Amino acid sequence: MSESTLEALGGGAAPPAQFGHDALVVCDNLVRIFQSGSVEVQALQGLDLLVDEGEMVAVVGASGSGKSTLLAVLSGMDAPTAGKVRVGRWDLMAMHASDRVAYRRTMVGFVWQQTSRNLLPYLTSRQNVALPMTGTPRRQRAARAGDLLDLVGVGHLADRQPHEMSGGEQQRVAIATALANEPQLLLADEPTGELDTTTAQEVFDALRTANREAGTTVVVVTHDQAVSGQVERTVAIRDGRTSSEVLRRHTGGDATHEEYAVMDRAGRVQVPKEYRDALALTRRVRLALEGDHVSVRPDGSAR
Ligand SMILES: Nc1ncnc2c1ncn2[C@@H]1O[C@H](COP(=O)(O)OP(=O)(O)OP(=O)(O)O)[C@@H](O)[C@H]1O
Repeated sequence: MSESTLEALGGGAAPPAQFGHDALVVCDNLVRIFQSGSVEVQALQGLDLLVDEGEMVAVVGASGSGKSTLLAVLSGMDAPTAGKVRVGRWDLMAMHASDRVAYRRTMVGFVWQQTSRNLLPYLTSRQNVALPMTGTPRRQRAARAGDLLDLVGVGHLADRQPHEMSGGEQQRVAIATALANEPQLLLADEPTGELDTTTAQEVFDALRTANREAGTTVVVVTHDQAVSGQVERTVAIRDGRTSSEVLRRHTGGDATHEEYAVMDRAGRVQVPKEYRDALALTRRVRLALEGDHVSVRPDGSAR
């Protein structure tokens, strides 16, 4: 590495602020190990993730990459094995059982993939949405439930029970239910997994409405790589770590997508397999600071 380039770039900058100090969601080197019998499964292997207040972020990744585990941790249903995780003022590593109940009641809303898991079958939409409300006086709950159903476009289904609605309509009622206590964070685990493309689009639109109009920060897990066209930021998880991010930017009315690798706090970056294969990058590589970028070369190549 060139000392002169480092000097020219002003190497001795001020120490960085605490990781994610102004983010709503901070996952810092998160580890979750499951023990089943003598077998240990590392579902999260040092995952870093920051989500700012007001963002809508999609989390994608292959089956088994750790997406649901991450959401279970953020929802307060599961506790990580190591690392740090904070949502707003809540330190999820240090939470007692009673805090966990308050956290889940006031700070987060959750939408599951299985429509049947989100709603009680013998209640109407309005009753389902009103049921979890704690901060709203009893006599105002039905009206507020109606407003939330209107927000996600299913106000006309307020008096129907789940079995009288399509899967997509049920998921939109589920989103209204998750918003009942005005959570700062809405988590959705494959909310469109059981739906066809058109209906999935309506559910995504409802999540976007929750994000834009109710100001709720949204983290949505999905298998569907095409969602990066629907959200500003898509985070890919591979092997229990965040490996890349796609950002959608608007330039002159057009949306462009740019893919970034994610560098962890120790400076580690995962080089994609196709790049490693193309240049035969194996165990040892040469790094060089080149003014405005860092190059990675195979061991033994000429500088
Ligand atoms: N309770 C558990 N006990 C043991 N292993 C578990 C448990 N929960 C998850 N795992 C394992 O942890 C890894 C990550 O699982 P996770 O469900 O988070 O992945 P995922 O990305 O959500 O997958 P999918 O898209 O299939 O839902 C997998 O190898 C899984 O088998």
